[in-house]
Amino acid sequence: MIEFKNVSKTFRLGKREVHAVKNVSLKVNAGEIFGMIGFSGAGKSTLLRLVNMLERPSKGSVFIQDIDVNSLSSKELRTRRRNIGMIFQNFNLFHSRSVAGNIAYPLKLAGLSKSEINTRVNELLSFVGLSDKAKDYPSQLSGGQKQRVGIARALATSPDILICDEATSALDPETTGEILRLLKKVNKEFGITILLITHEMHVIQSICQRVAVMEDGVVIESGDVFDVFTEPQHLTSQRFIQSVQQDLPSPRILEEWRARGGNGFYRVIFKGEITNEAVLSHITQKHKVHFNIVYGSIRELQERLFGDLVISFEGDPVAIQHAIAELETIVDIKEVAKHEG
Ligand SMILES: Nc1ncnc2c1ncn2[C@@H]1O[C@H](COP(=O)(O)OP(=O)(O)OP(=O)(O)O)[C@@H](O)[C@H]1O
Repeated sequence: MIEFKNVSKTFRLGKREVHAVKNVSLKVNAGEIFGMIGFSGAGKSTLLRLVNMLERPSKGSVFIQDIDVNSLSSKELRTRRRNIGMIFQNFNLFHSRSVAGNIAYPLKLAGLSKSEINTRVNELLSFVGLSDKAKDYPSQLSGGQKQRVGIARALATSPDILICDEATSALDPETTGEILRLLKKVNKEFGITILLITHEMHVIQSICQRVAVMEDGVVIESGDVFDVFTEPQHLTSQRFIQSVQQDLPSPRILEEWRARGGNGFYRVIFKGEITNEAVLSHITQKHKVHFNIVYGSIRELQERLFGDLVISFEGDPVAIQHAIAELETIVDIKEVAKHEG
């Protein structure tokens, strides 16, 4: 659907060159919700501008639905751009037009008749839950309602791709949840491929199936959200994930526990079905040792279970080592190092 092949984008600022995107190769599949996360300046917006064809790559190729964007004329680019809807952090609505007028705008440009426009606008208003606001103006709406209008307008010409540029960053947590649920509905009901950029990991966690983590123009990690969340390879990915889940107690708490003695702490990660099995209790009973769960959670992520627990053991030290050795064959278990937490 969208493919970057060895894409670089360099801007020239006088004599200085800014390498905004460096050799990125990435594929967004048709029908998926793909998230791109990175801190400010990582190159996310530049990648989006390459997708909606507002920028051309300095090196490499961008394919949209198997067509190399570089091969298109300016006229073809304009036509193809209509196939890509876009929503923004600050909504970008026309303040002098009513809600219905905003949604009708792209339909007018596309040359639809008045009655066709009315029918389509009413359909879209109903889809985003704003049928009673058709005649209101953007200044009369809340942030969440404005973004609903933005979504309706982006969907008006039935695009195949919807790009969301920090679409929930200006909204409170509850409204963010409503907008993310609406985007999920857009993806499910219309099969629209969604590419979203954000600096908020909870957005990725809530609706994306796959994610790419960007830093300094480079995609440092990409894959299924479940895999990146459960086994982040890169320090920056780990920092993003820690912003939504604190997987270890603070060093102070760990220190207090250690001061009370014991055989150390172990972090145990369970994935998928294995969380349903009483792995810990079976193995510890077999080796006649006890375990205490001192910290952690079992959560659902992308419709799969993921357990992240910190445990301590009680019993004969040799038996504990045997229990740990057996657990290692089934789950990911590591001693929590003194400096962690
Ligand atoms: N038109 C431009 N001319 C010169 N430099 C640019 C241009 N657009 C982006 N850059 C630079 O490229 C780098 C990447 O910027 P980009 O906006 O893509 O990052 P971002 O991850 O989207 O950050 P933010 O979330 O702050 O928008 C930055 O150093 C930025 O200053």
